[in-house]
Amino acid sequence: MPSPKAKNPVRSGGSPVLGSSNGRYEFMSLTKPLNRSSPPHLHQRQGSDPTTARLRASESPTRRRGSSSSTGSGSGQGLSEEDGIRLNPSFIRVALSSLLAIDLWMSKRLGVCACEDSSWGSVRPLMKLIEISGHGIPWLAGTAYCLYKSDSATGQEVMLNLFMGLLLDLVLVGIVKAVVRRRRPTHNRMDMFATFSVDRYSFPSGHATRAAMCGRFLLAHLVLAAPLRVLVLLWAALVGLSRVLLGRHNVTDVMFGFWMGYCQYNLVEMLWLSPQTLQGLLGQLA
Ligand SMILES: CC(C)=CCC/C(C)=C/COP(=O)(O)O
Repeated sequence: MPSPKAKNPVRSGGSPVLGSSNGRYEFMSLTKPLNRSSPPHLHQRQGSDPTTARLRASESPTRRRGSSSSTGSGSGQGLSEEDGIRLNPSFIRVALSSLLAIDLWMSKRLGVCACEDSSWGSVRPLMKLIEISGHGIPWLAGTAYCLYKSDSATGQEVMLNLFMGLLLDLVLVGIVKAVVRRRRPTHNRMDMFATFSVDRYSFPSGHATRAAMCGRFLLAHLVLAAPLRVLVLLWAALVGLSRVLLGRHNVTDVMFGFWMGYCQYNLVEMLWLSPQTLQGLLGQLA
């Protein structure tokens, strides 16, 4: 039965959905109605309310400082504007290093499958299986195979864009890893298969970016029943969790990876290649 989403216009002009009655996957076109409406009270900017604005102003540190000096603290105990400017960066630095310390401590505690002797060492093979399910090679190979096998224009369009998205993900993650150069946790055993040289760095987790991007892609372009949609989300979450349990990453690497992968999907949508664009590009090459 065709999905209700199939009634939406298709960006490329191709058929939006493949029949599923014969047990095949259905694809959805990229163009779909945006349902971003939210209750009007959420649209109201915080502080636009005059009472809140007044309250904020009365609570501002500058104002408080001003009032304390006006009460005659000529002894130099009151903080000047310059003190405020000097205090803020150090406060941010302290907050960041505390966060980092919590991150390292939590990641070490959670790395319970880092090796066979670890407390959950027996679960390590399962975690490594989940790791492979989010690795770039199976995803690239699987997508290329589906692209080759697909006999509909829409299927090819979707698979081609997924393939481009996967390449884009490898490039962007490689760039961020090379710039940030955060070392992997010390308890990690570097026994991953097929890695690039930048993969000795851990920020962000490439598995997490891929899981988030591919998860969003599958949910948007495959017409899946509710249990399968839940399974996609569960898989993405498990890929992220397995990175920390295996000791490959710190928690923040995975959290940032999820966010980055989520945003990368937006980029894939923006750069969406239609068959017409592709034909034009191929025509220019020929
Ligand atoms: C060789 C290819 C095509 C991809 C490498 C995939 C890989 C090993 C990424 C590293 O992921 P983490 O940053 O999550 O450890």
